[in-house]
Amino acid sequence: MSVAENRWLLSPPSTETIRSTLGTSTSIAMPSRVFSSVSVDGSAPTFTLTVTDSHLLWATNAVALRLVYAATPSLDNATMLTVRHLSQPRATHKPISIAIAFKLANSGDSDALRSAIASTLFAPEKPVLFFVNPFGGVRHASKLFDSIVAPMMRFACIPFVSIETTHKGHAEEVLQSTDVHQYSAIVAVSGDGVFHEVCNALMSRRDWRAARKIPIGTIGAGSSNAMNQNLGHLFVEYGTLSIIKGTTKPMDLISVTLHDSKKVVYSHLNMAFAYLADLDIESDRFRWMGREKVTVSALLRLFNLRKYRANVGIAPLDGPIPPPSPQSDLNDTTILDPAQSDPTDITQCYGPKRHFEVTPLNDLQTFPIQLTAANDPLSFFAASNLPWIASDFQASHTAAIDGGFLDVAYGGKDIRRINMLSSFVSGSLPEDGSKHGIERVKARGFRLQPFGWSWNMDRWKGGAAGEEREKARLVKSSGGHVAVSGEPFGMETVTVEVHEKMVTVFAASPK
Ligand SMILES: Nc1ncnc2c1ncn2[C@@H]1O[C@H](COP(=O)(O)OP(=O)(O)OP(=O)(O)O)[C@@H](O)[C@H]1O
Repeated sequence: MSVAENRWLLSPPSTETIRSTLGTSTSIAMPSRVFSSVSVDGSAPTFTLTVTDSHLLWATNAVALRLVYAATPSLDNATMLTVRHLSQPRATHKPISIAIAFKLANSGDSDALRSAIASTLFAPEKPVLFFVNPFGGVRHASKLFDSIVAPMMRFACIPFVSIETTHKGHAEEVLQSTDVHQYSAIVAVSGDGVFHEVCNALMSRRDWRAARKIPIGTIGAGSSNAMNQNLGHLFVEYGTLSIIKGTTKPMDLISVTLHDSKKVVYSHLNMAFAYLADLDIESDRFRWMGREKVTVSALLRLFNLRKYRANVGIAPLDGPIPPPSPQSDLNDTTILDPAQSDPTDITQCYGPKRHFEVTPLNDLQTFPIQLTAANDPLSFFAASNLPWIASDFQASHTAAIDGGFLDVAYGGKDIRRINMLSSFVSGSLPEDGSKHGIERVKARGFRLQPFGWSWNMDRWKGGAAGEEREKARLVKSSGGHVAVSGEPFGMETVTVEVHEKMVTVFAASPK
């Protein structure tokens, strides 16, 4: 398509027309003659408008606007075309969404323009499935879905269905018991909890090789919304826009083998123990505060820091490379895992091969970094698969969405609470943790065997024979928390491993 500048005659539609296009809840007053010129670059499906109206300039604070999605056929006559755009994504600015109608010089241009826009969009025949969690965050997910997500999806002519979750685990139950291949994508409108359920459900299916190919996404409607920060979707509009444009990235997942429960859990964000797990799980009682719940919990727990006893073995990234997976057929989507009868598999669960779950903890070849309960206690232990563990807190500066490793940070008696406090205020744990008493290592996986916690830093004095006595002396409570992407799990031995590029996720930038 080649179209010369100023070819389009601009004629803003009536407010009534826009309302009927976008739904009754939308109220937009279009200033008359807001654009002096429109140019369309025929080779790239990007439409640049030059704005002259000072009112709109003020509103968008931008001179060049991009028409980023959707075109509807004219409501009034064959030569009208209505498009809708969002202002350029900027991290801290809520996007402004406006519908603009063009009156075209000739009716053929309408189809050309519409098909050029359509080529930039995700155009699935199968519907997108949304899980909307009305319980997450400050309980506004349903409102956000009805007022922003659903109208944008309708405008872009993308079919969708939605399920409002009624209880914890609801999304997981649905995805484990239905034919997930009837959907083009699966998106959680929630915090990280329902997105975790989506990841876990797809990877735990017998047909996980095929299920993992379905694009997944999340639109932030929880309290921490870490995933939305990691994906560049600080606003609901941007999350929806990534679905409409179909911009995706491969993402690593972690598997967490729970040795006593003989279960495997797949997740996206992190595995935390001690301080970070305590504050994450305990913050749930402050859910009504929204995102402030984490800050308040972080402060309370910092002043009552527990000292955990645990044995830990870490498999560093530069350590021995795990043997090639017998499941080298990872991409053969027709394969179903055999019925669960492999006697070497302690969990008998479906999903990708876990290399580290059967390796003894004292195998120094695989786990050369050893932290033992008999030495210093642990106050802090967090393995991040992604940089942001809340939308306003960055736990890792090296973790990446498809980095292929976990950034493991840990510390014990040297933890400096005042520096930790300043990190929480500034929203970032520094890469160099020396001032905080934290060590960092890039790892393929690790094993953690927790015993419990006490308030003091006493050293382990007994030898092997006195182990039980020492435990009784030093472990005041065998309670505590292990948290996987914010979800609580019992205090049992866990083996955690990263699985590279396991899923495809909607993200603001496909890079
Ligand atoms: N209808 C429901 N009633 C109660 N709990 C639910 C319901 N639907 C989902 N859940 C559970 O609620 C928990 C919290 O949900 P979610 O993660 O969406 O919100 P959040 O905890 O506020 O956000 P974040 O994880 O970002 O802090 C999840 O474990 C999810 O499984």
